[in-house]
Parts: sequence; C-alpha cells; structure tokens
Amino acid sequence: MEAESASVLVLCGKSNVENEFALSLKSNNVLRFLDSNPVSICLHSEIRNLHCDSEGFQVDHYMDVLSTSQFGRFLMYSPRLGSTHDVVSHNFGELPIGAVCVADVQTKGRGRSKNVWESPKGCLLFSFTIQMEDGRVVPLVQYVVSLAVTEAVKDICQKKGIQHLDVKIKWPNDLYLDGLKVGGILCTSTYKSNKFNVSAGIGLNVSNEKPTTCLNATLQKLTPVAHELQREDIMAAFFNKFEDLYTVFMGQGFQSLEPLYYKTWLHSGQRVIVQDKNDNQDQVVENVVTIQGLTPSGYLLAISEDGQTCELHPDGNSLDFFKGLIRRKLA
Ligand SMILES: O=C(O)CCCC[C@@H]1SC[C@@H]2NC(=O)N[C@@H]21
Repeated sequence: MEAESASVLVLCGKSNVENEFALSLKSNNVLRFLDSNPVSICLHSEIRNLHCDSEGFQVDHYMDVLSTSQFGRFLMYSPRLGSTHDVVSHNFGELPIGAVCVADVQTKGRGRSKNVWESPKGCLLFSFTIQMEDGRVVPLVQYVVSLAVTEAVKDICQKKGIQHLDVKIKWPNDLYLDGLKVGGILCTSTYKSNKFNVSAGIGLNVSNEKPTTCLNATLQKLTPVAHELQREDIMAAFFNKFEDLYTVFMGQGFQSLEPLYYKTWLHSGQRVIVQDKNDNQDQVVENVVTIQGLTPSGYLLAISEDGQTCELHPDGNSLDFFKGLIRRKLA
C-alpha cells in the first residue's frame, strides 16, 4: 500500500488578534486530528514567501475580501485533509467562535445521514463554528447557512456584472442548480456548559464537474466571455453574508428571513404525497398535501385538501426527503 504523506494545516488570521491566537495554538499543540496520517501545523506568516501552489486556496486573497467582525477571521487551511468537519467539531473548545477550516481536497468528506461527500479539487470544502444558547432555534441555523451560500453566489455575480446563477435550496440542506445538486450543508451540534456548539460544513461544486455539475460549468454556458468564480471569493462573500443574516436571525427570529428563504427554496406550493395510517391504524394510505412553508421547529408546514394544517417529517428511511413523508396534525 502506498504511504500517504503528512498533511499540513496552515493557521492564519485576518488581524493581529487572530494571528496571535494562531501562534499560541501552534505553540500549545492542542489540536487533535482523526486523520491516519500526521498533521503538521504551521503559520501562514512562516510560509508566505515560499513557492506556493497556484491551485491551492489563496489565503491572502480570501482575507482581503473578508469584511466580517467575527466569522471566518481565524482560518485553518490544508491542501489535503480527512474532513474539515472533523477538525472543527473535534477541536471546538480550542477554537474561537467563527473559526473556519478549509481544504482543497478531503479524503473522508462527510455528508448527511452518514453519506460520503465526494471532495475533489475545485470543490469548496469548509466547516466553521457557531455557538448558540437557545436550543429552540438551533435546528433553524442550517437554513441561515444555506441562504448565506445562495446570497453569496448572487452577490458575486452582481459585483462581476454577470448573469445571476440561480442556486436554489432543496429542503432541508441541498443546493441545486439546473436541476442537479451542486452543494450541501451539514450541521452537527453538541451541548456543553449550557451552550450548543454547532459545526457547520459546506461543500459546493465550484469548478469540479464531477460528480454532478458545478457553478463554473453553468456560468460558461450562460456568459459569452469567460468568467470563473473563485472559491476564495465565494467563502469570503459567504461569511460577509452569513454574519449579517445571523445577526437578523438572532435579533428578530427566522421569520424575518422567511420571505428571502421562500424565494430561494424550491417548495412553495409544491404538492407532496404523505403516508397516513387509516382509522384502524392497520394500513398506510397516501394523501396529497401542499407545502406552505416551515414550522417554528424547522419542519415543513403543509395543508391538506380538507384545509387541515400539518407538519411533515421525513421517515428517516429514504434518501429523498420527499419520499415517505409522515405528517403530524397541527391544532
Ligand atoms: O449534502 C450533504 O450531505 C452535506 C455535505 C456537506 C459536505 C461538507 S464538505 C466540508 C465539510 N466537511 C465534511 O466532511 N463535510 C462537510
């Protein structure tokens, strides 16, 4: 078996505050990794002048575009890593809130429901930390993350003056373009010292046409002049948007974001089949309901043909959330 070389993790901050933190994290050597190969840590300032891979993530460019006050300011970058999600979730307590880990390639990319996330070159692969106190809104933060991705892509297209790429949200956490999945969000959380530690991971096919399609392939078909979106611009625009949307979400609730969310998702007015038990509870019958929006707990709100509102839950068995939906009647 061919031995793989050690991974490198480069630490970098937007300002002196985060760069001093990077130095202490390196000196204290407290980061833990699940990777089978050793991970060696260095500071971006130590390698800045060395020959760098022009295809690797451009840390300086990312920091230049980033304009947040908390999210994305402390960065860990690796050309090749098991999973950015593992780095963030296993080291949550050692990292500042908003810390991000980004990789060019992942060898153990994680998707939802224990799926694998294919993570070739060209895919934007990152995870970051959020901390929340109110458990009732934790299930909704994943929707704020999805919205920040779609808004970031819109914003970049607008700034470049090019045709808007219409990335849509397929509930709960998929990003679709031209009818194909181009991205996904994975949010996991743990509870410690009265706080919810949320790790949010984003995979977005920027220039990798496999396994489905990517943003740049669609852009090439839409625009006469060649334009390419860069991962660094998208990640910085993501955090710039996320910070604003998250402030609204925490201050005013998800309702304030609903008009934008419903404009961006694929489901308003969608008719879906739900499986109900008959009156004797011994047979499953299928009924049609129409999706109206989200319930306060983040499930689908639907209305049946007899006007009854209900909350739709996935049955947990199907990969496609819209198959095997189970409904809970709402008063
Ligand atoms: O659609 C899904 O199933 C969610 C996919 C999330 C993938 C991202 S890629 C960056 C981060 N690291 C991982 O291992 N997974 C998430």
